[in-house]
Amino acid sequence: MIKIRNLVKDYQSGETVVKALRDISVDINSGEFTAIAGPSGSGKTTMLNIIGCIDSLDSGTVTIGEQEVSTMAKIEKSFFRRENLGFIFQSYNLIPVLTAYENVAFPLNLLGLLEKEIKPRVMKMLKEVGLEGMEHRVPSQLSGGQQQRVSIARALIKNPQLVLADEPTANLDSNTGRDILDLMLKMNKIHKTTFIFSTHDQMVMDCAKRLLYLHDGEVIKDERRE
Ligand SMILES: Nc1ncnc2c1ncn2[C@@H]1O[C@H](COP(=O)(O)OP(=O)(O)OP(=O)(O)O)[C@@H](O)[C@H]1O
Repeated sequence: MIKIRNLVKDYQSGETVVKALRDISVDINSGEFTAIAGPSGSGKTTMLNIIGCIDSLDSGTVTIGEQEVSTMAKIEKSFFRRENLGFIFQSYNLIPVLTAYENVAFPLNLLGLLEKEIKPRVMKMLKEVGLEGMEHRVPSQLSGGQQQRVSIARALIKNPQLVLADEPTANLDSNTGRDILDLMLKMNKIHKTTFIFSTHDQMVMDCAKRLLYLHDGEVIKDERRE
């Protein structure tokens, strides 16, 4: 489903060139639950941002489904993101003045759906992520784990082909991190959504069905487990 070929990304930092990704080629199948691990600076965020059509690449190709995203113009990428991708962030990135319900409904509002179509979908999704009864709370009235649940619901509400998560458990204590990971696994199973997430956390790596280990911009290990 995701085909990455000879992906190269350099950053110019003053006089020096940082080789963030060096010739990465990898396929990720539909429905896979994949962790990208590796030391700080190994290229995890860069790889996620390129797959997520947020950053551009220097050479190589990235194809998601039938579409080669690496050659898309900025505006096409933003349409592609809106229609096909969901994002989960380390710091949740919820809109602070909107309630849990409104945060989850937001992507559907952007797609132009009517409130009568939106409401049952959002209420069902909030129930799936364990937030029934909390729909009227704003983010500051929710714990970190509950806020991450809202952001998982928001990422999945459009039924995206692919969800990308940059260090989704990094701001959570280990028990809450485990709950969030279990929720992502459950959503992966129920909705058959492909997940790709970066992590430093050994527990998260252990739960992944596939582990891509990056070092200095290269994939040095690729393990599949069932
Ligand atoms: N905008 C930028 N300008 C210059 N160098 C950058 C930029 N973004 C990332 N880099 C460099 O590219 C390399 C890969 O960075 P990246 O953020 O992808 O690593 P990471 O594995 O996600 O790290 P961390 O685990 O610390 O978040 C690092 O050497 C980093 O310093």
